[in-house]
Amino acid sequence: MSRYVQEDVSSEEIERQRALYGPLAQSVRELADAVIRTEVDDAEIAAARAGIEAITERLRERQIAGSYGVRFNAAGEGRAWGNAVVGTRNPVAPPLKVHHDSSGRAWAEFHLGAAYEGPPGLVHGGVSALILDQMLGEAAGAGGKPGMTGTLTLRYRRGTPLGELRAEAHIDRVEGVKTYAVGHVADAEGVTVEAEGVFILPKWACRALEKQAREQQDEPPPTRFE
Ligand SMILES: CCCCCCCCCCCCCCCC(=O)SCCNC(=O)CCNC(=O)[C@H](O)C(C)(C)COP(=O)(O)OP(=O)(O)OC[C@H]1O[C@@H](n2cnc3c(N)ncnc32)[C@H](O)[C@@H]1OP(=O)(O)O
Repeated sequence: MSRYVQEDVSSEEIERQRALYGPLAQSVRELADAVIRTEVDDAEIAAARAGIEAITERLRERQIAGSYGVRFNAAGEGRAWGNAVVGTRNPVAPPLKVHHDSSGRAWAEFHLGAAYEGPPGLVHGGVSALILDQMLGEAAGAGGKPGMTGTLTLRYRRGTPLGELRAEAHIDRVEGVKTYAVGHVADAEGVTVEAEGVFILPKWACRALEKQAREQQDEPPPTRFE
């Protein structure tokens, strides 16, 4: 089942939901950090667990059937709120607030805490890959050449310390349905991880875009995601 959903939702309603769910997800991120770092006694842990389970049950009283998907409104605003890197409603996402420009550049400044650790004090290599996959994909999309990750290659130049980080990406070149993007993660001392990737507009999407272009001759497809 496609999880690209068209919803009749106003921009005001989207802002209301963002103000509601964004802080909820942030509270759960704080919780994850606290679970890793707490040193309270056993009874406190047991009480906390019971409280958390009760809250989970409350939230599950009414829920969607599967994942959040990507939802568009009539204005073409896209919401990838379940996304593992940028999702407003996803506590697993750091989350990154990604900035773009239409030349095919994307950049973000973000903080990775204890929940993203691999080697002691350092970011897990898979988390760096996760972030760079998204950033390179965002650059491709920002340049009007979105695609699914075909191949992603990483070079870990040195350990990435947990803390304040920056990621950047841009389109290197475009060959038909294939967009090649490059990027990196850096700390205050410089680049820690480099990435290159090819993002491919899948056949099914080519067909969907052609159909859309035929139906709405002048209107470009929606490409703005938050
Ligand atoms: C204003 C602001 C705007 C912002 C805007 C934001 C936009 C929003 C950002 C979202 C950012 C998300 C960033 C995360 C993105 C994921 O995480 S995607 C998830 C991970 N990737 C996947 O699951 C992909 C799984 N694979 C597939 O679906 C399919 O194999 C693919 C990759 C779509 C290709 O399938 P296909 O369409 O049938 O392509 P096919 O005809 O076989 O091949 C086309 C060409 O690609 C080449 N190719 C095929 N597969 C590969 C491969 N794996 N590697 C390299 N080349 C390949 C072929 O050789 C062929 O080349 P040519 O012969 O044309 O030279």
